[in-house]
Amino acid sequence: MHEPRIIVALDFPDGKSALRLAHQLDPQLCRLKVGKELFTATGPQLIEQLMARGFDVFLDLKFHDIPNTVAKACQAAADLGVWMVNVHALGGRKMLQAARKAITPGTTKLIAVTLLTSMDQDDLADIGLSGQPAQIVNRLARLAYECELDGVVCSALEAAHLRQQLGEHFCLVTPGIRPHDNNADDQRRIMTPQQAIRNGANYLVIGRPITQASDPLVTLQEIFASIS
Ligand SMILES: O=C(O)c1cc(=O)[nH]c(=O)n1[C@@H]1O[C@H](COP(=O)(O)O)[C@@H](O)[C@H]1O
Repeated sequence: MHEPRIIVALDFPDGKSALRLAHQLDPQLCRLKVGKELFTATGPQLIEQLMARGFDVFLDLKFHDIPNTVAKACQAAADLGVWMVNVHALGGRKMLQAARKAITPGTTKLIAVTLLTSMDQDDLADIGLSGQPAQIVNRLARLAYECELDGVVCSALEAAHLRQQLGEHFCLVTPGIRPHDNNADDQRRIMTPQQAIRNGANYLVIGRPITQASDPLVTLQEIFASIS
């Protein structure tokens, strides 16, 4: 059995809905992501329940604050025993270094979000960033690499270049995954699961295409088979 490379985003308003979906899924086929909505509603208790069912949990709270605050938050996340946690690379070098110091390498994976996959060129102009999305992603990924983080979140569109630049051990986590014929929703920089893997992604974050499917397990199995 291959290592599960699909991370299902449990973007639900309450623990009951999240557990209902988790009960339909298989820890041999996927890991689970708990984000801001669900964590705010349920707290750490749900994470313990998911881990007790055998799932690795990615706690996606995208910490972005002053270095001391982010370091303490990272430490608290690692204390929960989660598999992965993330911060925003836009928090800068000192914040990333503080986060790195707070989590022992080889325990909880620490990754940095580069540029959200919901953003495109027009959004960059709005926030005063010049250049193409790929350039911003490259710069922020390089910064995360220099600060010795375990990897980054990026879109699969940027993954091939990052893999080439930053080597095989740097972890690339790609949301914005849409199988053919799926609605892009609010995502802008998207790719199919197969393209993402071909481009060198280690893990694919997939939410609505699985959670809103008529049979989430069958959809998960199909995507798993298509990338194995
Ligand atoms: O850090 C993330 O997981 C993340 C970063 C990013 O740039 N884009 C992004 O979509 N995500 C998360 O990935 C998930 C994507 O969900 P779907 O668009 O439903 O597949 C959501 O839970 C987002 O919060």
